[in-house]
Amino acid sequence: MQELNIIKIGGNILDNPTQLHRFLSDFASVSGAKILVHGGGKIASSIGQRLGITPKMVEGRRITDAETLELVTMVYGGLINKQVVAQLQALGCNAIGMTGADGNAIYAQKRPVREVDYGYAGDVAGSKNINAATIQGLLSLDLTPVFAPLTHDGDGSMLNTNADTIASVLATALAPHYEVKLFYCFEKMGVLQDAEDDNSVIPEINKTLYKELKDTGVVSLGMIPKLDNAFAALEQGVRAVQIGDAAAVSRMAAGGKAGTLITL
Ligand SMILES: Nc1ncnc2c1ncn2[C@@H]1O[C@H](COP(=O)(O)OP(=O)(O)O)[C@@H](O)[C@H]1O
Ligand SMILES: CC(=O)N[C@@H](CCC(=O)OP(=O)(O)O)C(=O)O
Repeated sequence: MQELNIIKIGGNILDNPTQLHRFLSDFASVSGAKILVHGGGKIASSIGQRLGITPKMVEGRRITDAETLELVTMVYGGLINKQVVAQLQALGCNAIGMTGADGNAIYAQKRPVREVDYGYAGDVAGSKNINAATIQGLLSLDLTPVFAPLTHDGDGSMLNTNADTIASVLATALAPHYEVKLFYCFEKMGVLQDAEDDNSVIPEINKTLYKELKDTGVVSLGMIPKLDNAFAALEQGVRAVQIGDAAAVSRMAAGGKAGTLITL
């Protein structure tokens, strides 16, 4: 089976032009079929504040009212996505910008209102809601899809979907067709035993250790949904998941030891 690397890059790197350029150069040099998924929550929050839109997050997810949906569609689908695609083109990587609405790539449902109304935030119900054929078509043309964290509801509305989730559901849906490896790249060296100490990378985390790390508060905040998405991908046929430093992307994609390996 052909190999496919799916690489997610988080908001803190996107917000730092020097680190972003370095990451994109390394990403462009990764050989074979690949997909980039970007976040950008930090940039959406700061541009929103300039426009008088106060960010509201609950458990790492943005409450997306109608005005915020316009903001994130502009920032994720426009500004960030097109800047990343243009930089990749300059680096010789034939990137094509995507949201879930383009080519009906990812269909989602508005998150049901329970204690919290997340507004236009979308959940992807499973890999049946990913149009694998669209993505396979792009890859077969040697294009590199670059996904923004946006989906659509099939009824004419865009939805805001967490970028870690987009990466995980794409990996899962493509696992029957490719040998998929999923990499979560961010500003730290991996999952750390001590969040303040970059030398404390935990080399491997399985489900038992994850429970302990959660119970003792070693992992918190955005790392919890990231790890949940990592285990979900492994349980559904993704070959490997690694969480590590954006600067180590080419090493990780080449099979080298870096960051934290997630195992069941
Ligand atoms: N044990 C841990 N190791 C590393 N990061 C952790 C840990 N626990 C919590 N975090 C937090 O998780 C964040 C990464 O999640 P998130 O903000 O969603 O990342 P991304 O930049 O990929 O969107 C880190 O910036 C850090 O603040
Ligand atoms: C619904 C929801 O919360 N969507 C996220 C999408 C962006 C994202 O995930 O960005 P990072 O990867 O940089 O955090 C948000 O708007 O913040």
